[in-house]
Amino acid sequence: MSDIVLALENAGRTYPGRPPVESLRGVDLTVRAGELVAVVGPSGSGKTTLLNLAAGLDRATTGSVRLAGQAVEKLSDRRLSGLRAYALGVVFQCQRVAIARALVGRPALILADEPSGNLDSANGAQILTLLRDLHTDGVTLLVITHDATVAAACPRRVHLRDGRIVADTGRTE
Ligand SMILES: Nc1ncnc2c1ncn2[C@@H]1O[C@H](COP(=O)(O)OP(=O)(O)OP(=O)(O)O)[C@@H](O)[C@H]1O
Repeated sequence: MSDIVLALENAGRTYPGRPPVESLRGVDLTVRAGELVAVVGPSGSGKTTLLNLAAGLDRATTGSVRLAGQAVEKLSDRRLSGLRAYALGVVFQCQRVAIARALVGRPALILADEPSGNLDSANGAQILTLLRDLHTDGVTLLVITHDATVAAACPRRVHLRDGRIVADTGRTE
């Protein structure tokens, strides 16, 4: 469907080593336009790996990742960079200014890694308000968070454990 912004199908990422590390295994995740999705899970559960695949910063070793209708695995590095430039806003901290920058050009999807990390509670609350305002405005957001308050404020929460999705609450059908 055309309103699907991000779709991971059986996506996996194994890092070589002895033994290899399966940091993501068989993940199915669809994000539709206008959703605000929190990705939660313990340290090492694969949250950053998922974000890196969704951002096209890393490539899946199994399965498929579609971003804004394009299958990432079929794109050259150059074309993938082009897709990232117009379809994505990525926030690796969170300050309000970083989020504001990510919104420039109205990308199809904003990815945020710990947007309230290292902020005191007043500034964390501001970020939360900003995320919810963006959601109200129809911006599509996927947010990695350790912060239970941020997660609770998101209409949908994807729980990762050992590289797998173990719960997905509030999903849009
Ligand atoms: N480049 C890499 N090489 C080898 N193993 C890696 C690499 N990146 C991540 N891993 C491993 O993959 C697993 C998932 O890591 P990931 O960073 O995605 O988890 P996370 O949920 O984001 O953790 P945290 O909350 O601590 O940031 C971990 O076991 C981690 O050690």
